[in-house]
Amino acid sequence: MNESRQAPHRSGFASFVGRPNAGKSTLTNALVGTKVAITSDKPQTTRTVVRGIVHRDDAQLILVDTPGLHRPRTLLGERLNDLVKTTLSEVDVVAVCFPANEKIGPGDRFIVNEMAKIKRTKKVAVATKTDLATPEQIGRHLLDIQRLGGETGVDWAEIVPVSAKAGDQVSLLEDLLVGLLPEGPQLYPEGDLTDAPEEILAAELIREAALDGLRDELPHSVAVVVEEMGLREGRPEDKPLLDIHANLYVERDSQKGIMIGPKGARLRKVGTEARKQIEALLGTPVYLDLHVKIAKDWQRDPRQLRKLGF
Ligand SMILES: Nc1nc2c(ncn2[C@@H]2O[C@H](COP(=O)(O)OP(=O)(O)OP(=O)(O)O)[C@@H](O)[C@H]2O)c(=O)[nH]1
Repeated sequence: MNESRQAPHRSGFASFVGRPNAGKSTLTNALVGTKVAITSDKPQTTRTVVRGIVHRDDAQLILVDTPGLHRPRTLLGERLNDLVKTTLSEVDVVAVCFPANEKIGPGDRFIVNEMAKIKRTKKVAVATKTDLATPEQIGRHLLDIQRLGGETGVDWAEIVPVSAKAGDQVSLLEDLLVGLLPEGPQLYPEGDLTDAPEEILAAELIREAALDGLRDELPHSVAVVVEEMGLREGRPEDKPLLDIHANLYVERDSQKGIMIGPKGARLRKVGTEARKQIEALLGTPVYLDLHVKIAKDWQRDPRQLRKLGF
């Protein structure tokens, strides 16, 4: 073997799956190093496939962030599951996340069983949130993951404990994922962090701000659509302003009231927070015009779902 020969350049797609709240988005952010996927302590806030891209001299790792696989209860749930399964059969590596501070449960088993059906894709198990578990807990957790693989017929290429919050083992995970990618050229220009359209990123950030502090039932009822987005005309080049007009959809009158808050106070706060987040991501001052609208029972209505981009 020729020792001086450089390692081949690798490129490909990886996706994190796991039950709601398993830490998928936080891990995507930790790997990409900027806020491109939405995190929240409310389950199932990730609705759109947002990709983050890790650029290295020897590789390009493209992360596809999917909603959690779960047993569908509504039409939206079914569409999401279809979307997830299509995505997963097309990526090179799937990393299944199991939070180390929680026992493996039926939800995890459901996901790993689904994984077993996707033959072509390599599978990695990630024990997430290790900063919240004792070394003994982590050890047991890793054994449980191994056993679950054996029982379901999933052959883990790696089992890795990480903490995205503490930054523990994140770069090891990156190396392992890269090692599982096929040889290939750079697929995206350097500097690209995500190819999700800016409208989708903005909508996700607005949705995240809108969900902050809400009860558990509401998150499923909230959707955001950016109707218009563009640089305001007639501004000096060094003082750009990005105009964003967005609608926040809820299913019922009562939810609209909650969203808006007394005298519009809550909506103003949501708008300010979302604007700051969008400015930080896009690097441009933003004028955000945000309205709350009712789309009755949109989760069960195919026409409404299409309109809302599902
Ligand atoms: N302590 C700790 N908390 C974490 C870590 N990773 C994620 N979290 C927290 O766990 C919660 C869920 O994290 P997310 O990254 O949004 O989880 P997700 O799997 O993308 O969630 P869904 O979008 O609901 O599927 C958030 O409150 C995170 O801050 C970690 O390594 N350590």
